[in-house]
Amino acid sequence: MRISGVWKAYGRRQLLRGADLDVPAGTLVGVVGENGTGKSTLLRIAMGHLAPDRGTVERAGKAGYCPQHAVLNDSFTVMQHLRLFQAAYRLPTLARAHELMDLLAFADSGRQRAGELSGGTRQKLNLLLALMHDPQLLVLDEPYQGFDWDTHQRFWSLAARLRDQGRSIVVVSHLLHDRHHFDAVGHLRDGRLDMERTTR
Ligand SMILES: Nc1ncnc2c1ncn2[C@@H]1O[C@H](COP(=O)(O)OP(=O)(O)OP(=O)(O)O)[C@@H](O)[C@H]1O
Repeated sequence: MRISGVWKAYGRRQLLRGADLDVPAGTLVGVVGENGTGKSTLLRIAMGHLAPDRGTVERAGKAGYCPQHAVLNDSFTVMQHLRLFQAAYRLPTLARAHELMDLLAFADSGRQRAGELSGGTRQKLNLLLALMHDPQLLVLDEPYQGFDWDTHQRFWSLAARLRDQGRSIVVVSHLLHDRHHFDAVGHLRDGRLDMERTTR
């Protein structure tokens, strides 16, 4: 994915001012920045959910988006969500979804309604729905909010494995101790991304 020269204002508030972000296949890139600097806005533009005022986004292949706030139907069970997304993604089976449920350690929550899930489990479902169709591009907005430590570690192993298999991954993160997982980190400041190579 390549984001080039993206500008975005909400009313008079100019948020993005020529932001560039390159996420080639096989890279894991972090986006960091203070609250309200426009990280989620940038990711929504990256996904095509929001139009930029100026600039372009190039994407190749299927994309998976994990929004900052899970968009779930509280009266549907976890399994009903999986079946709904299976139909939307046109998947022949739920094999990958079940693998991810095991990996994220919530395989026993299938019959629970989304409205009854704990915050961390809700977030596991949010992430699973973004990944179950094995997308080439992963756009993840604070995907591990509320995860316990084991799940947090398993998330990073999964992300590294997918990166090594050639996926493009961009993650909004607030956690300084996660920086070493990234190939590069983009600091969103004054509407632009300053890229820093990490020493991974
Ligand atoms: N649809 C909208 N209309 C008007 N203003 C908006 C809209 N969406 C976001 N904003 C404002 O734009 C600014 C950036 O929001 P955004 O969610 O992109 O920031 P962020 O960097 O992801 O923040 P955080 O770290 O708190 O998640 C905020 O001040 C927010 O209130």
